[in-house]
Amino acid sequence: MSSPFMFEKPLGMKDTLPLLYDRNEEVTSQIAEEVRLWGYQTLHTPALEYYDTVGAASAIHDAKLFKLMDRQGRTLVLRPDMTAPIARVVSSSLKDEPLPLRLAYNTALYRTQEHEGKPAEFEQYGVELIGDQTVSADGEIMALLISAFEKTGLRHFRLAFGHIGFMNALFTEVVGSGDHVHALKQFLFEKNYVGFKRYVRKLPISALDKNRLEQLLSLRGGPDMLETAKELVSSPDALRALQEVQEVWNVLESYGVSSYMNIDLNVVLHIDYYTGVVFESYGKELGFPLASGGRYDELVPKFGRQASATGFGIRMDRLLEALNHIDCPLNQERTLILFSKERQKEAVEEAKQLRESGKRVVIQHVAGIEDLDAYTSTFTNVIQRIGGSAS
Ligand SMILES: N[C@@H](Cc1c[nH]c[nH+]1)C(=O)O
Repeated sequence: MSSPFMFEKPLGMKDTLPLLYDRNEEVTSQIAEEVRLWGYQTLHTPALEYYDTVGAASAIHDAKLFKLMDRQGRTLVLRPDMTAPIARVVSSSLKDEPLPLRLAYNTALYRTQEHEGKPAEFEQYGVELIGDQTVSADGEIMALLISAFEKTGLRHFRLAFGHIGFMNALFTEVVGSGDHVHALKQFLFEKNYVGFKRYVRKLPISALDKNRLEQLLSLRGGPDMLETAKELVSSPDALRALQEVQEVWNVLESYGVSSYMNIDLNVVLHIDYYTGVVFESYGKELGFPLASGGRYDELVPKFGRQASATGFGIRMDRLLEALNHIDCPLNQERTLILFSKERQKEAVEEAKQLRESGKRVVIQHVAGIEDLDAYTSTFTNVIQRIGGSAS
C-alpha cells in the first residue's frame, strides 16, 4: 500500500545515516572521555516528563514543547532540556548525595520548529555542577567545555561570557521591569542590535538613560572593559555582578584558557532560568552557537532542594558541522572478507582475529551479493576466501 506521505517525516525530524552516525559516536566518545576524566558522572532520564513540573521548569517557550497525554489524562512533554530533569533527580533520587554533584548526560532533546530546516530533535551533550555557588564552579564549567572541544579537534572557536544579573540590574535601573525588559532582551538574544537601538530611541526615558542602554552594546572585550561597565550602573547588584565577572575571568586565566574567551555583557540565552554568568560558544564562520550554558541558582530549589548550579549543553549536530568545516577525517576503514560456503569457517576465524586487533570487518557470503563490483567498492580493503581451500 503506497501513500504520497510514505517517505515524509514530521517537521524537523531527521534521519542520521551511517557516516554521520559514526562521526557522532566518535566525537561523543571524545567528549565523554574528557568529562569522565574531570570526575563527572553520567546519568539518563526518561524522554517523557510531566508538563506541569519539568515542562514548566525547563523555561522553554510553551509553543516549543511537544505535548502528549498519558492514559490518566495528564499532560506529558518530550523533554526539551536536560537541566530541569536533572534538577528533579538531584532533589529526589539523589537528594541524600552530598553536594556538589557533578553530572553529565548525552541525550536527545525535542523542541518543535515552525519551518523545515531546523531540527526538532537533536542530541545534546551536557554537564551540570550542582551545589557550588563559587566562581570556581563557573570557571570550571567553561574550562571543561573548552577542554572537551579541544579533544574533538575543534580549534577555531570562541567562548563569550556575560552575566544576566548585570543586565537585569542595568535594565531595572533604567526601565524598571516588565515588557520593555522582555523586548530588550529579545533583541539581544536575536543579536538584532539595530532593532535594539531603534527600540531604545523610542523609550520614554532621558537621553542619558538611552545612552546607557546603547553603551551596553559595546561592553565586549577583555576585563579592562569592566571599568566602562562600572560607569553605567550604580546598584549593588550590578556592581556585584561585574565583580563576579572579573573573578571568573581570573579563574579562567588559572586554567590557561582565557585566550579562547571574551567577556560579552550582551549575552542573553533562549532559556530564562539563568541567574548569573551565562555563556555561548561559536565556531568559525558558523552563525549559531555550538554550546551554551550558565548559572541557574533558582531552578533546583523549585524541586525542593536548596542548591545553586551551573552547567552547559553542547549541540552535537552543530559541533559536527563545525568539525566538518575544518575537515577532520573520520577513520571509515572497513574490511570485507568475501567467502564461499566451503570457506566460511576460515572467514569467520580470520574476521575474529582482525576484529581483535581493532579492525572493522564484514564477512559476507559471495552468493548474497547482487552487484559484486558496486558492493566491494564501499570497502577500503577486500579479502577473498572463495573457492579451493587455502590450506
Ligand atoms: N539546558 C541548557 C544548557 C545548560 C545546561 N546547564 C545549564 N544550561 C540548554 O538546553 O540550552
